[in-house]
Amino acid sequence: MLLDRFREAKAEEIALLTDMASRRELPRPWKGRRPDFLKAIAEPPDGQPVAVIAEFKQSSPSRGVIATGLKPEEVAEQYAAAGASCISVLTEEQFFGGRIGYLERMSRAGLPLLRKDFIFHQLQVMETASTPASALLLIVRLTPDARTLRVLREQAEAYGMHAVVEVFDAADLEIARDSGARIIQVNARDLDTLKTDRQACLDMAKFRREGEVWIAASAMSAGAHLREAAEAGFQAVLMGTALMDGGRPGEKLAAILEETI
Ligand SMILES: O=P(O)(O)OC[C@@H](O)[C@@H](O)c1c[nH]c2ccccc12
Repeated sequence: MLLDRFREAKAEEIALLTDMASRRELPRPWKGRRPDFLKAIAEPPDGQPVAVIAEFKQSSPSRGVIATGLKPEEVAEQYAAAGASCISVLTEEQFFGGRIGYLERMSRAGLPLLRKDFIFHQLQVMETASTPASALLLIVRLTPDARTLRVLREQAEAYGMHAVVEVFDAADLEIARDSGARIIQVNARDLDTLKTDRQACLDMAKFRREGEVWIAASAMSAGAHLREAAEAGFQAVLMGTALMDGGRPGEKLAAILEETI
């Protein structure tokens, strides 16, 4: 199962963090301002059907290499200029070509950053807190235990970050709710099979409760997809491949937002 491989890929990193913690050498928490992620996605900007979380992802298991040679700081500025509300930053190296160092480089554009990685250990939350990230991703399928999800989310919040809890189906949603999650991301791509089902993702919004903020993620590539997500009840959409493909992510985002008017 792909999620097992993702988890295994983190084992070495967690061992390293554990060793650093034992020597009291963990990096200190970021002292700078963390732009508010929840505030940025709860309300769509004027003229947009949903808030857009634009992703920086250079490769993926489903697509292989998507874009190379792009400078993270330049893409962050392009996304900010094109109307993104936040930026999702892949930091997982092996499967997605990410780097944790991208977070600081992209923070200068001033948008809230969501750290996209396979996080299921408290030391990984501490590591994220040493970066300027405003939010991090927790995946129910990776941590199918409401108590652990709650501990990790509350630890992130103690550092001034939000936790986005990712679900695929109603069973995952129940665990997310038991953990007290309020920011729910529905992934249209099953991270085990890599199959995408945008309609199933949109249908999940019927379960949204007052006070929750919901993000539709994956397989979105057109203005119509943003409008459909808004009509289904989502507050935000997360797009990656459709923007990074072709190497001009800012222009792609501007064109897609233009289609929604
Ligand atoms: O490239 P897409 O189809 O627009 O998908 C973006 C994003 O949803 C996807 O990268 C993602 C969603 N949840 C994740 C968890 C880990 C890694 C990646 C992801």
